[in-house]
Parts: sequence; C-alpha cells; structure tokens
Amino acid sequence: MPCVIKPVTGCWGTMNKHAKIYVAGHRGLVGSALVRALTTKGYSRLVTRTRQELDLTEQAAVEHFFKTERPDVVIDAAARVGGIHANSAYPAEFIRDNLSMQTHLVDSAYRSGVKKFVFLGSSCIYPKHAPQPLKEDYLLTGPLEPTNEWYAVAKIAGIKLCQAYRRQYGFDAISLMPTNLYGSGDNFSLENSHVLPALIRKFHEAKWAGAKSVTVWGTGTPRREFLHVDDLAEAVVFLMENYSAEDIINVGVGEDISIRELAETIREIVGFEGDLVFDPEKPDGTPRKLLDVSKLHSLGWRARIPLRQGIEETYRWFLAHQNEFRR
Ligand SMILES: NC(=O)C1=CN([C@@H]2O[C@H](COP(=O)(O)OP(=O)(O)OC[C@H]3O[C@@H](n4cnc5c(N)ncnc54)[C@H](OP(=O)(O)O)[C@@H]3O)[C@@H](O)[C@H]2O)C=CC1
Ligand SMILES: C[C@H]1O[C@H](OP(=O)(O)OP(=O)(O)OC[C@H]2O[C@@H](n3cnc4c(=O)[nH]c(N)nc43)[C@H](O)[C@@H]2O)[C@@H](O)[C@@H](O)C1=O
Repeated sequence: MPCVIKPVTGCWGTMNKHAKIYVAGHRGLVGSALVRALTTKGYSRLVTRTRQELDLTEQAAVEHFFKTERPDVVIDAAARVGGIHANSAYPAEFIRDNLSMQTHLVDSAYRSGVKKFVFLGSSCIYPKHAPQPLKEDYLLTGPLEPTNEWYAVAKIAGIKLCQAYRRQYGFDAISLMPTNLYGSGDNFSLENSHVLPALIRKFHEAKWAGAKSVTVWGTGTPRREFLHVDDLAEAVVFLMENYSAEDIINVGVGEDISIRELAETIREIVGFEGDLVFDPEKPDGTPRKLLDVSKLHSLGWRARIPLRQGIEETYRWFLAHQNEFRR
C-alpha cells in the first residue's frame, strides 16, 4: 500500500496546535523527548499520567481515562523496555505487559473517538538473519532473535492490532519502528539498560575508581544503529502530522557501528584510560540491525544529530543527573 502524505491542517482538523494529545509513558526516554518536541512545536494541550495515576495494564482504568479525558491524538511511548539482559531475564513480563498496555490503549482510543494513534514498535521485530539494511517488507519473513523474541512478538502484535483496527474500523493508527535509541533521560541501570547508557556508566565509574579495565558484554562484533531520542521525537511528530497508512515505517539513521567501536568512542568521551575486556560468555544478540530508512527519507525526514555529539550530550546529562536515576 502506498505512503499517504496528508497536510497538518485542512480536512483532518485534529492535527492543529490545539489538538489534545495524550503522551503515554511521558516520563520515559522517548515520552519525555516527545513532550519536549511537541511543546517546542507549539502543541499546547498535552495530557500525561504517571504509572501511579494510570496503570495501563488495568483495562477498566484505561477505559475510564479515555471516557473522561477524550484526547484527540495518542502517542504510545509506554512499554516495558530493556536491554539484552532484561529481555532474556523477564520474558513473561515483557510479553504480558506489552500485549496488555497496547491492547488497552488501542481499543479504548478507538472506542472514545481518538482521531490519530501512533504506535512505537522496534527494529527487533525483524528476523534475526534478515538481509541488511532491514526493509519494512522483511517483517514476518523468518525466525526472531531468541534474546528478545517475547518483546518482539508483543510488538508485532501491536503492529497487527493497529492494522486490524484500521482495516475493520477505519481507525487512523500508524506504526513506527525506531532503531536503538539513546539520549537524555535514558535508563543507566548496569544490568537492565541498553548498551550505550550502560557503557557510559561503566566507563565513568571505572574512571573514578581508578579501575584498570571495563568489561564489555559479548564479542564486540555485533553492529547496532543508534538514533538520538530528540531526533526520534521529531520524526514521530513529523509522521503524526504527515503519515496515514497501515504500512510500518522504519525510523533510524541509516548507519551502524560495531559494539567495539561504540565502546572505544565512549571510553574516549568519558576519558577512561584503561583497557576494554570482552566477555564472550554474555550474549551478542542479533549480529546486525541496520534499518533501511529510504521510505522515511522519501517522506522528507532525516536524522540530524551525529552519534559522537549525541553521546557527548548524553554524558553531560548523566553527569548532571547521576544521583537521581529512575532505576
Ligand atoms: N529505548 C530504545 O532503545 C527503544 C525504544 N523503543 C520503544 O519506544 C517506546 C518507549 O521506550 P523508552 O522510552 O525507551 O522506555 P522507558 O522505559 O524509558 O519508558 C517507558 C515508559 O512507559 C511507562 N510504563 C511502563 N509500564 C507502565 C504501566 N504499566 N502503566 C503506565 N505506564 C507504564 C513507564 O513509566 P514509569 O516511568 O513509571 O516506569 C515509562 O514512562 C517503547 O514502545 C519502546 O518499545 C523502540 C526502539 C528502541
Ligand atoms: C532496542 C533493542 O534493545 C535490545 O536489543 P540489543 O540491541 O541487543 O540490546 P542492548 O543494547 O542491550 O545490547 C546491544 C549489544 O551490546 C552488547 N553489550 C556490551 N556491553 C553491554 C552492556 O554493558 N549492557 C548491555 N545492555 N549490552 C552490552 C550486548 O551484548 C549486545 O551485543 C533488545 O531489548 C530489543 O528488544 C530492542 O528493541
């Protein structure tokens, strides 16, 4: 099905700057960047709820929220998220919570008359050994990476949910597939975070402890693509305003680096002078996960924050917030 570009204003009417936009998961890495991006773009009616105020795994609470708040637009940045270890260690929570939250959100949004729903998947929905770069068409063409198949299956179900509600009910739900993200507000847990924040913290702590080496999980050979979360948020707002179709869209940079190169870059930025030690007992995960972003480029959007600059900014954020991490 072809891409559909629609104008911000005009027949839609909902995407004017007074549209009431519910950002689910607004305290997370992505949600907080979305709040910044939407505010900068002049969207003045943002609705947010903490997990304590609205637990999205509670169907009745979600239904009640939509009936009373009646947002025009929903951006779903709420999910159970984590790095390679968390995905392997908590498979039941990753599949259960993600299936539950997204189902409640999509269904209640449709039933309460939401005009636009933006769902966020992930590049891990593609088969482990799919050709690179990963085109949107490769979805469901082969087996998944075992370390994150539970999360990936939930995300694939989320895509299908959006497509089904569009086909049967004409619900304008779109699904975007971000690559690995990083930036201000990330999770810096040593066990459960993604590689980039984990390595920032490991190198920083090793530097201050005067350690001789830092251990990097796996062989260092897997390749990953990293998109700054402020770029991602801009892309999400752009697609919310301009895209309406059932086909998924990759959101990335179009370039990747090896974990060894990433570790060397972070070591340099942090100023750690010791060695890198690779631990091959830890899983490598997918060998490569580079998105084909030609569809996104053809719609008129490109990432702008270079990786080194983004890591430097993220390290400054880490230094300013290291005593107040969320977990
Ligand atoms: N980070 C990444 O590299 C990537 C992320 N994505 C996708 O982007 C989206 C956002 O991820 P990210 O910002 O990194 O994740 P975070 O973990 O930083 O944020 C997730 C948010 O979801 C909220 N949440 C979790 N469970 C519940 C619940 N039961 N009820 C209400 N709120 C809940 C969290 O609330 P609380 O603050 O209370 O914990 C938090 O605000 C997800 O869909 C993820 O799959 C896609 C590709 C890569
Ligand atoms: C966004 C994406 O994120 C996850 O997939 P992933 O890309 O494999 O995740 P990751 O960032 O945790 O690891 C990337 C690579 O880096 C290596 N690595 C080295 N040292 C550390 C380290 O210290 N911590 C971590 N976490 N990884 C390390 C690690 O061994 C692996 O080879 C999925 O949850 C998936 O569901 C998903 O969507």
